[in-house]
Amino acid sequence: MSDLLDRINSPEDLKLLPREQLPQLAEELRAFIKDFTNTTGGHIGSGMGVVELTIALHYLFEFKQQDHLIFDVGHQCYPHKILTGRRDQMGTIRQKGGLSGFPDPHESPYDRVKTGHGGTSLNTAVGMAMALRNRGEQADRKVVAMLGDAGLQEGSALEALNYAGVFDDLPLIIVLNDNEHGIGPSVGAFMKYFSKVRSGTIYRAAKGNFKRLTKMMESASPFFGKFTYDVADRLKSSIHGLVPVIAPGFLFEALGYFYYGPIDGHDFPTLLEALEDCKSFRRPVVLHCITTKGKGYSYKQDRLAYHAGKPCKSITAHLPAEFSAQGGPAYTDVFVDEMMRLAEEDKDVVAITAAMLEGTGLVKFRDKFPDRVYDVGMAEQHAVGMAQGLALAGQKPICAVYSTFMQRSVDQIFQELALINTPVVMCLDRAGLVGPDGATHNGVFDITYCRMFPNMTVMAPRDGGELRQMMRLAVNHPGPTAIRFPRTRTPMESAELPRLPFKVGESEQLRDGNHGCLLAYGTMVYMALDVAGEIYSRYGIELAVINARFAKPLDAKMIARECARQPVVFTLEDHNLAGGFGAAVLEHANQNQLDAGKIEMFGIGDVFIDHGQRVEALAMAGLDVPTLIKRVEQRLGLKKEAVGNAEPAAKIKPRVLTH
Ligand SMILES: Cc1ncc(C[n+]2csc(CCOP(=O)(O)OP(=O)(O)O)c2C)c(N)n1
Ligand SMILES: CC(=O)[C@@H](O)[C@H](O)COP(=O)(O)O
Ligand SMILES: [Mg+2]
Repeated sequence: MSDLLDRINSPEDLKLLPREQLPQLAEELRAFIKDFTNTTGGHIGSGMGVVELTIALHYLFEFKQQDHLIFDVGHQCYPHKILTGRRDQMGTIRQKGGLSGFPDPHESPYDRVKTGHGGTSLNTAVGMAMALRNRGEQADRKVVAMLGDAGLQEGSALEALNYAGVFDDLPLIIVLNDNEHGIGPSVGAFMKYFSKVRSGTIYRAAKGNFKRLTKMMESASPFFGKFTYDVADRLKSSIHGLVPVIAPGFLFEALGYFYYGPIDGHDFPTLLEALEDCKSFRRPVVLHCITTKGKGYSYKQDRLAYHAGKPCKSITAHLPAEFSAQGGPAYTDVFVDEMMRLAEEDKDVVAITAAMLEGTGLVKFRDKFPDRVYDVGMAEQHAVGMAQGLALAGQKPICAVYSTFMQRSVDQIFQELALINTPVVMCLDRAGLVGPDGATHNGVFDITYCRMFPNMTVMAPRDGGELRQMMRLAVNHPGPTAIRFPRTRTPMESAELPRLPFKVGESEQLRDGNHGCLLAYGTMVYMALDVAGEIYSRYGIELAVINARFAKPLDAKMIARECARQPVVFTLEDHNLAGGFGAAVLEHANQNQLDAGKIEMFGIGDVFIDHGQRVEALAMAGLDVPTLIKRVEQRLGLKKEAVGNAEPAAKIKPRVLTH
């Protein structure tokens, strides 16, 4: 039953509904989101929690041209997409060629920015509001930023809050969507403050009276002019200033904002009234809405499913595996398991994460070592800075952050870690192409941002067993280390690939050959083995396959040897080519008078890879086995029909280099 929703193809249609029908529309919208996400998966909880808020915003504002709406993170945008003409495409969300799971200006003029990282909405919104102010348009236009209670913890959000509070004519409305959750329950002092605010009651009664007074003055302003309006405006703020002790928003008030709330973000009359009021304020305003994440969605046992659910099998079943040996546990699970072992063995091992206890698997670690894991909230910069402190004071911090989110702390990697060689381990999960979250979440820049700084050791395991080895190596290394691993399952571990100990900078040869060398990094190693196997079975020629293990320091001897003996050295990485592993090999060749012309790099070109399942994203980037085979054939001048099928399956011939 979606009588109302079916009629809404744009916010203009929405504005035609009488207010009394909005609750029914909200119900229909929720049912619709539940229905399609049942198949597609995706960020259910955040969207379900802001249904009324989104309807109310589109009901009262005009976000196509007049006003601007910016979502923080952007994962709560499903109701917005549905109301802005994309209802019929929602079933394609997060799939190859379908709608993005985040706002995207390529999709709609209602999406002003492409986001996926949290804590960024206020910076953009402040800039937009400033532009409106500079152009003298602040009286008629507003910028609305919808920001979550966890997103507010990001340094960038706090920077914007600090900056904008001093302007008393900035047309900015910050809708603080407080649902007491990031992905899991929110953490930190803000969380405590908000829970005190939520329980406050005295203020609401006082505020009702003040509001009546200021409304009276505002309605008198047509007769008595701007002066009355200004007095009303001032009155609101000074009244708030007079009652800092009982005023729930004293923190925001003290920073120069009108604070409005807390209000029930699911109640239309309250919401509409509040937003209408906010529209009339001239100062920047914080509208504090209390909402329930995942409202209307019963998540049964799987608590996390209300943040984001997985797609149903029909969406993924037809897809091939990334490589033939795939099927072990997820890298994340191996990481956590090894964390537990390390922590058991050494009481100084501690874990840090930035609002990603669930995604990094550290919830399991917390159950066993509650005092040795620090979830610092959505605050990657602080996570790395704090890791430095822990390390300098004698502990062994392991910082588990997604590769893409760690981008927000590149300067901490530079100064706090690299510059004084601080022994912190960074475990960068979701490195490489992630799949459905798409370009904002692809972890394809970490090799670059880690290896560009002196003192860094940068590595990637070929499989779960090697991840364990690398974590052990890193935890005892005297400087900063980064280990990257992907959002996928580990390869099935094969007895044919022995697991030998190794030192920093040592590669591993897994297959010998002299028709070319596949020098692979991390998860690409098993793809390289598949490519070599297929080339052998097609042409009867052998390619060497080398697991590089380290992007820094590189295995200099191995590179010199392969550049000398091979016709071509192919580097393979699921990372952007700019500054990545292949670039490191190329730089090394250039600096050491090796034949750099023999090096061909396989990786992600100068593009952003969109959403789809991970294997599809790999294929979009040309990093699937068939495409790699084709490129090897081209470079080596092989023609399939010229040789025919030489032999069936190729045998792996492991050989570990000794130095
Ligand atoms: C910089 C950054 N760090 C971490 C994440 C992962 N992440 C996505 S949503 C989310 C929680 C967001 O919570 P909140 O801002 O309160 O919004 P809600 O989902 O509760 O509406 C986190 C930590 C991210 N997207 N960006
Ligand atoms: C919105 C956001 O950034 C996270 O929810 C992210 O989508 C998690 O992705 P994983 O499924 O890889 O943990
Ligand atoms: Mg929240």
